[in-house]
Amino acid sequence: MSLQCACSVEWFNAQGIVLKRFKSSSSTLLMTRNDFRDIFIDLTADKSVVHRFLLKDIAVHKRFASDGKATINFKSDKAMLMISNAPVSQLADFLKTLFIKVTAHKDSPQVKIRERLFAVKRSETEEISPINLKDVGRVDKKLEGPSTKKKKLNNELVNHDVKNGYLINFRDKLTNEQKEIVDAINANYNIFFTGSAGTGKSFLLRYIVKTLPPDVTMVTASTGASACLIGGVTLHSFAGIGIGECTIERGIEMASKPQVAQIWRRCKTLIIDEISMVDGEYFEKLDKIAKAVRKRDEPFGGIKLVLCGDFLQLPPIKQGKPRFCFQTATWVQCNFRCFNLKFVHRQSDSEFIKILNDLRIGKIEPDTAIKLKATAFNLMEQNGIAPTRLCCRTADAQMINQKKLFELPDKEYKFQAFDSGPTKTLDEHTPVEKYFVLKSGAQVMLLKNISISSGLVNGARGVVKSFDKNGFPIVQFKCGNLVPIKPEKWIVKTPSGQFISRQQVPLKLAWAFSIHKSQGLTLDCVEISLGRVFEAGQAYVALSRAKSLESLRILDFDKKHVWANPDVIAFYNKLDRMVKSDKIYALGKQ
Ligand SMILES: Nc1ncnc2c1ncn2[C@@H]1O[C@H](COP(=O)(O)OP(=O)(O)OP(=O)(O)O)[C@@H](O)[C@H]1O
Ligand SMILES: [Mg+2]
Repeated sequence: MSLQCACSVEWFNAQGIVLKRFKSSSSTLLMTRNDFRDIFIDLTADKSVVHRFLLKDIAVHKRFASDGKATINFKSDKAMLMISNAPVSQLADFLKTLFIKVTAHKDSPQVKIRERLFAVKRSETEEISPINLKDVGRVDKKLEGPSTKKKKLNNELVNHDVKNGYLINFRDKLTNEQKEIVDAINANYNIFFTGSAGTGKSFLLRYIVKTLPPDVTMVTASTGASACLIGGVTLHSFAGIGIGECTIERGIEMASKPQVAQIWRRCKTLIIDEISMVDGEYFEKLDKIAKAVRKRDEPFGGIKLVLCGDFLQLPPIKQGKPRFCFQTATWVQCNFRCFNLKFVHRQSDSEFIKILNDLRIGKIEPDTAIKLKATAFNLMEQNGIAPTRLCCRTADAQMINQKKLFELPDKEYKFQAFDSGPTKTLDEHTPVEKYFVLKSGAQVMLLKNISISSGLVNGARGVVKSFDKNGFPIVQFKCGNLVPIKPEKWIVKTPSGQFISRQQVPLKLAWAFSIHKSQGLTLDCVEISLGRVFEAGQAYVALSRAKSLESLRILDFDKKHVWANPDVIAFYNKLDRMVKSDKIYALGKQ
């Protein structure tokens, strides 16, 4: 079990004074065991073992493990090992193995001192074996009894199944086509992966982020809403050149300011979700800026790119004909390895999936139109929860929410966020508003995963039934639960590595949303009016938010509202041909 990370070690004397220090930005920690069954961590830097720490009498601090950091205090060695820039999933596995092996070791037969002294040959070490059922059994026994961790949630006791929990490998949750992309990223290619709505692109990105070293990986998306879904920031806030309407010379000047330049230079992998909404001209500008600031002539100054999105969904927001990233010379130079995910996870009904796949390319069979028109009669109101209206324009959605809230007769409850950090940045990078008002009867959407097993997930729809004595809303959800909703915290890591946060009740008014704001979401029940559609792909984005035909109501379906951009169709035809023939590089303008 090994871990690639940055390490810093301090050795102390009995008085706690530092005697010696060691630091390396690129080291490997390897868990080993010798013939006497002692367990160690070997710290390797520059291909040689710098130090071997005995795993006995240790304390592990893992509060910042989600940022790739942890500290191990070797009390008997009087040494402190500080780990940073470790891929989050690798670090979690490493600490999990360490916990299991050390705990299981306490129960395993110990080699007597006499045997050690009389051993004929010097004891040799080898890499420790992965966690096995015997280890887990020993740990299970230790954790049984009154100390078993139990978590109380909405009056329902959730028992953490230690055995299953320790053996779960998160990679196993990925499909084979998703795993193939992870492997290509590890093999150092520039990657573009696409796929229709709900094929798990953002799901996969969240996994990928955890496998990369956090200090040098910039996680971004074209819009704030999609950045929130992958725990990243907007591409604009990473790039540090405003919205990019400046000249290239001015852009380079802005990005050369020390704080911004430092971020560009530190970045080794740049991840961009919802790439379809990134303007081609802006993409080219970023390439030139990266080259200038990093003083390297390779595409994006040598930064590895992981791009993801569906060009048949929303295009860049710009006056006139859009220019997509794949239509630029930069795209060709990046020599992307392309992948097209096919398996749809959001919907399970094969008929609806077929309809959506047809709509995506602007194709409408006569019986499709009939089926979609028939959804206008779907009755979806349940437990007082009305479907969310998806509007073509943001102003329409805002007006509906305000009007409906105003019409409710009951008392207003106000919710003010507690922010630590600039309001503007938090507004952009968290899905929740700094200030909002609710009343009994308000239609709401949950903005955090509270309990995945109970269906209380980001996007779950509900209605406010009442307020508890502290003024927090009690919400009836579509999944049947009646739950008091308490404030939650969103932590945002800014491109400079600073953490800022917003604490707020995780709800938002949900009578209506704009289609643009719904991109990337999975919604419980939606009502759509397509009369004011103004973009290619907009109708497809709206319809593909629904999980089934039954949870969808289209008020005014007309096939003239559905069309796909012919340039994008041509791009995808070529992509599919190339993926099939395994020529998956350099796709773009040639
Ligand atoms: N391998 C998987 N196993 C189980 N569920 C998955 C898997 N991949 C994705 N999902 C689920 O499928 C749903 C859609 O995934 P996701 O939002 O990542 O799709 P997407 O391709 O990003 O869609 P969009 O194009 O609309 O942004 C989510 O609820 C996600 O949790
Ligand atoms: Mg997505």
